Amino acid sequence: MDPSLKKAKRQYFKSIRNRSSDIQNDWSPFRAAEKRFKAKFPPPDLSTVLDLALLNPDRDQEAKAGGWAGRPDALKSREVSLSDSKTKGYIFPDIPGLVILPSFLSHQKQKELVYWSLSEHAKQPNETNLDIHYILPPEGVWNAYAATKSDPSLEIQIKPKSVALDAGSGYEEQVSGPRQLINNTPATSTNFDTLNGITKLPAAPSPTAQPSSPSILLPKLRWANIGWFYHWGTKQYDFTKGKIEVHNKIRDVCRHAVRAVDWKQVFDNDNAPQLDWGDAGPEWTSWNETYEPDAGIVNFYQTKDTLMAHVDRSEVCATSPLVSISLGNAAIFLIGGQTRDTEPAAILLRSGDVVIMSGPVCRRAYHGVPRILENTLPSHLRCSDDDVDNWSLYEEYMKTTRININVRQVFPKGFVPDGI
Ligand SMILES: O=C(O)CCC(=O)C(=O)O
Ligand SMILES: [Fe+2]
Repeated sequence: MDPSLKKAKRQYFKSIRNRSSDIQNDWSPFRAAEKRFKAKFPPPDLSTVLDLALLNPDRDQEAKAGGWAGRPDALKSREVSLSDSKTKGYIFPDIPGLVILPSFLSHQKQKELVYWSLSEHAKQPNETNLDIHYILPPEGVWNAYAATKSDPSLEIQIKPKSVALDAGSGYEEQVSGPRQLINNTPATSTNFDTLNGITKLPAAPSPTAQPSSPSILLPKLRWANIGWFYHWGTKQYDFTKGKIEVHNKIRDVCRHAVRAVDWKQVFDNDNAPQLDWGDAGPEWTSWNETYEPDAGIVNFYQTKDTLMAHVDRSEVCATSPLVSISLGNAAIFLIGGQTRDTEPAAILLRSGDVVIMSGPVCRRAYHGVPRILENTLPSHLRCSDDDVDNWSLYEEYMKTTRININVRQVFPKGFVPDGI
């Protein structure tokens, strides 16, 4: 038996022996769902997980990978046609503003975006989680790793940034202990100046980080910033660092997805609930012209990684579509309501799927990723003789990875914050 499964089994039996019967009752419905899907043992039951790939015979092979499959009808959904594409869209009467475009990206496009994420994007001037702790080479951790692979004599040691962390060292205070579930203040057009005025110190480098080779650091790559810089400590954007344009490749995919959707079918159909769009009114009517992404993140998940329940509420545009692209291994995506007390819906996201979170309800709903599904890398991301040089290196990395490109609009199109 796989040693990690053995360990998971041991931990499971130990935990049920020690569990007092009321611990579970303290978990919010969202937390309980996270726990259920995260467990390696017993493996989670996916019969309540929506799996739209099962509706497309072209995806048969993908849906069999790793033995993981959900159900095509686990969640009430409605098919909508897309304007300029052969693919379909799905909307959900219980989560107005959520749109899923299964296999929206061609196999070729998926490969291109994997290549872009690793080789072109995860390097300066875009910040990555590794930059907090290490002095990374300008080519970024992926290209340094690839160079070593082709010629071991090029192996470099990446030095830590370790500094003496005295009081007043100009870094954020380090908080030890479990991560707190602290909610940040939602950004609005009226509190924007106040939030923008808060001092945002850089995160403190780890004092224990050691000189490391690229192959040691690569599996620790967790995110690379897109566009406006995000400050994790305050969970607000730091506009003082300037703006990096969202790469055309990404902007085009996102705009294409937003324009392919007939928003009237999403927000103005017979079954759509009346939503509170605030003073701005139903902004969806002009998204074809006003949607313009300016921030985001590329998330790199190894199969053991999870993303806790959260709301993306740092953007001034509170209803504008958030476009989320899945690549590589499949994942369970949970989406609930305005608090963790709403039972979340579970959706299986596979490589090439695009999720759009939009409107006043869905855009600020709790969501998270409790599980990456092992052995679900589709065959079209495995080696083939065409295109990218040394794809086998990408394939090897992607066997245990899911990439998510999560793209947002912070400001209305054309708006430039004061003093930037
Ligand atoms: O990985 C995903 O599908 C979601 C990522 C996400 O929610 C985020 O980056 O805020
Ligand atoms: Fe998110």
